[in-house]
Amino acid sequence: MKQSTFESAEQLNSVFSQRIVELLEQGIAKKGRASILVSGGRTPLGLFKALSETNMDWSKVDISLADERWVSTDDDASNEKLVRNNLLQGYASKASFYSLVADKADAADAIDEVSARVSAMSQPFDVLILGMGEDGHTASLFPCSAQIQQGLDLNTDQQLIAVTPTTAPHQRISFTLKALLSSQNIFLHLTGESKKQVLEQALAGDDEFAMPIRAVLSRADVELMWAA
Ligand SMILES: O=C1O[C@H](COP(=O)(O)O)[C@@H](O)[C@H](O)[C@H]1O
Repeated sequence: MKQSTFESAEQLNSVFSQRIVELLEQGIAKKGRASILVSGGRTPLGLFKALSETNMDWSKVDISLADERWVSTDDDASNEKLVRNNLLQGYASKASFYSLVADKADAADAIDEVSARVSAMSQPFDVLILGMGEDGHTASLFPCSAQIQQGLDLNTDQQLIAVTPTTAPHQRISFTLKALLSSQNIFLHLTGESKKQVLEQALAGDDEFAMPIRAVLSRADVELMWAA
């Protein structure tokens, strides 16, 4: 794994946002449109702001999330709300956003509808930015969830699955490992010492079901973007 480390989150956000924009521009030059899957949670907040302030032809960019919490889009736990308020602003307001939520009480009942929606995105995804939880989950592929076998199954033809974590709140919808691995450029974006320790633990172990981030790292060229 290539590792890029930065003295501060600000420095990381500045370098990383430029890099992402370069990759998106290369995708546009090659295919006419480009796409990016971003993660939610707290880590990407500053990066989203830096991207939104970067001038490029965002009208040719499709954006979606690697995973979403099954909550209303005006709930503070909504990853979509985070993206709308911080990334889809300024220059980046011209991008096309593909929501992972639908008007269904249960995420499992929305998989077909949301899968059809995201199939309209430019694919393969040019850029995937993954986060990681303290339990080693990435996207919403949660260890110990009943759906983890399905999420890590490389023979699946599903891009999205519904997940009910046992260690975190909210039902989720998540891209599967297979769909995530089809991305052209995969980054793992982490900040803070504790996340680095979790990553080291994942790299040292061999149980992908216990630490799903390992399933990505062992199969793809992932670049770590880390700041203290
Ligand atoms: O629940 C989630 O958590 C992870 C990590 O979030 P962070 O707050 O520790 O940055 C995130 O990558 C994922 O998208 C989100 O749904």
